[in-house]
Amino acid sequence: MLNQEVGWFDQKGTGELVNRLATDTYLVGNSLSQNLSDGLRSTVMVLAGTGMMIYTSPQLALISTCVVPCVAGIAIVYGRYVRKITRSLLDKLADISKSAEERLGNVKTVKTFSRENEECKTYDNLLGEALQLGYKETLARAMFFGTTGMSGNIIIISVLYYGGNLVIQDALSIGALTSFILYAGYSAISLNGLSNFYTELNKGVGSAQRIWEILDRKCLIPTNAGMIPEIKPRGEVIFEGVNFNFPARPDSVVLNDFSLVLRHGQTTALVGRSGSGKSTIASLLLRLYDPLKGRILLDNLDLRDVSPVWLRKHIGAVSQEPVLFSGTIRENILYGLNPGDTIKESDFEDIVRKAHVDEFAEQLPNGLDTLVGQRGMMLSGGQKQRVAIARALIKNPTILILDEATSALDSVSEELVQNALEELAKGRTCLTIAHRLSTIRNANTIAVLDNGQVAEQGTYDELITRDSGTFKELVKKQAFLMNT
Ligand SMILES: Nc1ncnc2c1ncn2[C@@H]1O[C@H](COP(=O)(O)OP(=O)(O)OP(=O)(O)O)[C@@H](O)[C@H]1O
Repeated sequence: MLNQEVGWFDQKGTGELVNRLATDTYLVGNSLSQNLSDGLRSTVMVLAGTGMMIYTSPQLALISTCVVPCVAGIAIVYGRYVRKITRSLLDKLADISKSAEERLGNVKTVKTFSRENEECKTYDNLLGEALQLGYKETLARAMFFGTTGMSGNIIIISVLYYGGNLVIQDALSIGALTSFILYAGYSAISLNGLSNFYTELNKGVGSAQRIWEILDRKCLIPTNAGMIPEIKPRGEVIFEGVNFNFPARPDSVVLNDFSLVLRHGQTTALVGRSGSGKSTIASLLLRLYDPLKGRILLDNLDLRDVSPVWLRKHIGAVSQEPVLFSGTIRENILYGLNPGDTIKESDFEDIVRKAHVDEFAEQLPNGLDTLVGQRGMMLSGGQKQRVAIARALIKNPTILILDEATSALDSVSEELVQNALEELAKGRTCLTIAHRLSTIRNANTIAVLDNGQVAEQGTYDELITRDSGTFKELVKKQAFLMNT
């Protein structure tokens, strides 16, 4: 199956991070916009109040501010904790939404395995974990606000005590003491506002750290880099000593010194046991990944040097399990057009006919304008494949990748679509991946993949007559399985 993961999306956790981006951005924006003005006002009030307190009675002001270092220390610890807990809470929320999305999106599978209750429990547990984190944050907030509030009260009591003594000793007038208490009161209220701001600011910082994490990630294959040749490629592809393993599984070698030539205008079929790396080769040709060693050349240009956008513009691909988007059949087919390109209605209808989409679309209430549902779930597997074939052909690609493109069709439809594909593959470089070996009988060359290399290569007739050849074995096994 063609791999849908690209570049840094392959790295564990990136999907979840992207999931979180919207929430994080909202939190940061919210925290800043709503609290910045409050924070500024409170800061000015605290500074002004403190200034007036010092002016009225430096001695009392000194007593009032002696708790400040202690409160500042608590604020630092609290700030760090809030940032940490905000990150954990956001992680948990992302897990919850990912889990719900996956389970609800595949509700048929959940029902088939009678897992409704377990899934509800799992979701409940996740919600419980998020709630616990929320409690922790609330507890920390209560302790912080309690401490700052109590400090304010200690200050007022100390001021009343020392201020009263100063009044008795005639060192301070009653008017000055009253003013001092009023200034101290205003400062305390503003300090409370400042604590609120500090809390929200730290939550925002916790979220912002996530955003930077995403923004700092480097895309391994930048979309906008590389040269854009002015002419259309001819379509001669050479895999030259390619070594490859997926970033998520560095120890599992998929391709080892793999070499293969896809001749211009010819169909090359790739066969091999499941998991031997056929789809990986298609992914490398689409430059969804770069080889670890060796090169892939298109008309003698290293794929690493050309723009991935330009490259993919000239490749049409149909995967084993094609993904459609919610929208109509027509919209899904038109999705294959290169950005900015248009197509005449007659040409569009021609492609629809050639991919045999019209056969089933005519039976649907709105024909080609019928909605396909989320991920195309309102179409059968075979119907989706036909839409995907039309989507791949609409861009008139130089290179065509057919990864089990007809595997979901019944044998009658398969033959029809297969014939149409063979017709459409003429003049293009075609890489076809097949399990059903009968479908590649007419390929110009067949490459048998084994241990990450091409073990055998030749036409169907050459390979089938080769004694003790891998291909002959595969055909024998398949024929046996089909007859039993
Ligand atoms: N994204 C991925 N990350 C890690 N390993 C992967 C990834 N995709 C595929 N693999 C592994 O790479 C190997 C080759 O997979 P690939 O899909 O190319 O096989 P295939 O020959 O096309 O199989 P099939 O005929 O069953 O579709 C397999 O062992 C598979 O488990």
